[in-house]
Amino acid sequence: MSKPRSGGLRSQLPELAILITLVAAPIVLPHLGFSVDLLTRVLNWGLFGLGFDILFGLAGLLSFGQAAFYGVGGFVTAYLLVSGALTSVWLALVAGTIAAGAFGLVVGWLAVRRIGIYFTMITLAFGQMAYFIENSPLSHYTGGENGIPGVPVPVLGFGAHAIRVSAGWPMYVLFALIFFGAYVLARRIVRSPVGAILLAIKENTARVAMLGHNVPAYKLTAFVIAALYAGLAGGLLGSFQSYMPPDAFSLETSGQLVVQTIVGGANTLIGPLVGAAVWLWLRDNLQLIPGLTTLWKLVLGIAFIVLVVGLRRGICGEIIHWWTERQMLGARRAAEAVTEAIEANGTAAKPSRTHDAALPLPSPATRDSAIALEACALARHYGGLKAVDGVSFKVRCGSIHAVIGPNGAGKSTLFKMLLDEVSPTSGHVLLFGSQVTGYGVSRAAQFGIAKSNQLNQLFPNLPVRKNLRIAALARQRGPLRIDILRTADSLPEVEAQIDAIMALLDLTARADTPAHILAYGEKRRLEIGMALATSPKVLLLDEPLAGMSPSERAATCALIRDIAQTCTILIVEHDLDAIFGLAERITVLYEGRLLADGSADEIRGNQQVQNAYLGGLHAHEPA
Ligand SMILES: Nc1ncnc2c1ncn2[C@@H]1O[C@H](COP(=O)(O)OP(=O)(O)OP(=O)(O)O)[C@@H](O)[C@H]1O
Repeated sequence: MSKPRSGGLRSQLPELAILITLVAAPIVLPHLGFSVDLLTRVLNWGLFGLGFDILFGLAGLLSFGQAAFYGVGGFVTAYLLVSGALTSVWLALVAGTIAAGAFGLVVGWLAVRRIGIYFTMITLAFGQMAYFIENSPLSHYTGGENGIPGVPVPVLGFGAHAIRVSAGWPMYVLFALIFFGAYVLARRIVRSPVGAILLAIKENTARVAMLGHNVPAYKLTAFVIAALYAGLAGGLLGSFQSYMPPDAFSLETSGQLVVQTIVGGANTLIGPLVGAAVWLWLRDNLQLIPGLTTLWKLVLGIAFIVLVVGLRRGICGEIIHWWTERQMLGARRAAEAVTEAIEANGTAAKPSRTHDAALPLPSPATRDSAIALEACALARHYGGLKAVDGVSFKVRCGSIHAVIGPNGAGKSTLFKMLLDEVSPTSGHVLLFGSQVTGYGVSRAAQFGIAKSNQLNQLFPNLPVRKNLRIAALARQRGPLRIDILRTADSLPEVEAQIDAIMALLDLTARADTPAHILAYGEKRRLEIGMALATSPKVLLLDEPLAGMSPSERAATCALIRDIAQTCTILIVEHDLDAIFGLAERITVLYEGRLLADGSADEIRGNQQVQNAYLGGLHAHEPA
């Protein structure tokens, strides 16, 4: 059994670097024009940005409405304290943070159902609505345009020993401690299975769903995490300034957060803090330059355009990229050389597995008469085009069953319906007698149907091991688990399964190679491996041999036979020689309809099939 791979002092280096920076900043940065007030403000933006970076940098969800949560946290905290409902600043901060998280849950629930620009537009609209509500219907509580003055500072200790955290360095120390704790938590989230899945969602959302993860729920988790961070930062802002300003809710606040994160470097966690330091320092110091008067905003804008154009990954992003490139350059060149050699020599896949090396599947398929999968009158119409038209067939448990037909016969559409990737116009699918249709693709994967796609659907920037881990985590943890405090590679069963699948696919030596560097045949094997890593009961293979050399085809056929020892296989393939060698039963589609269904011998001898599809290709062979 493989050991957990994370841990050790090396993995804690970022935390150590942050700690040193927070201690050194008050010593070094005042010489560069950073006042204590400015440093504390930067930490507040950095805290706000930690959550946003999980949402935007990690999960790829661009929100322009984060000010709504910053404002909710700030105003709830300030109101509870100023109205006398709570006397403890700490309790008020907790209440403000929870209120922001709850609001995030509501907004996120609506927003995560949309993708791309539509997601961003929804967050923008909610941000503007929150600004209006704060200024108008709720102005009695929020002070409207005046904000809430007189917000008390936090107190440490009780009774006679209580110490007020006054403005200046004590407030800096408090903010630095809170920022550090929040950073440690954010790093744990990034390194957890949840973080790994969020990153995969940014890489290839459709594949994450196809592997069995509940994508909207994970996006919502990221949204709520970002709202909680925003709420805490908003709450602290009022205490720090003794005043909760109305512009906490403004669009400018949301926009500033986005700009700071991009300038500092998205998906680095520390980027928003660095971006805020640059932004606020420039803003404060440009205004002091004699003669610049109101032009300072123009100069600030130009400075940021130069930064964004010059440093595409942001300040921290470029530094981290340069460092990792330097570290990985040798390994990457070696990996590329292997790929070139494979492409040039046509080195075949040589699956190293033997029949006695058991696949890590939960319940080996039994060769009995039970029906594993049944398509019941499946139809899919696109306008007037009947891509699939009332197709029914049964796949026996433990068999290799093929679906063949000429181009455009409806095979891929049929496969997509079996997995509920595409909803049928009519008909349904049964898996071991239970209906699969209507639950969506991720539930179908959780029921036990996996698909290797005709066109590779990998996570191109993730190494082979991490690609397989995203798949294996789906079966191990179910559609959703918020296990943010464990590391993604700390599940021994998952790691053992990944090792076994890499050995099976002859990819062990490529474990740390990013998927986009692999040779074509290796990518195809990884595509199959991802489906296999979900431990399916029924494995759908959509043209697994497409584009392979003859030796790779032979090796992949042997691999498919091996896999069939432990799960039912349904395969679509144009290589008929391979299909007649592999499949026990064959279903033939023609123009969306079922033309024939029978044993390989029956199909080979079927005159209708020969006329319509095979064109006499096998006519010379005995039936
Ligand atoms: N999303 C879609 N919108 C409109 N038409 C579609 C869509 N998807 C498939 N079709 C059409 O449905 C028919 C069946 O397509 P499908 O891809 O299922 O065939 P196939 O048998 O898999 O073909 P091939 O062997 O070339 O992959 C084709 O005419 C195709 O153009």
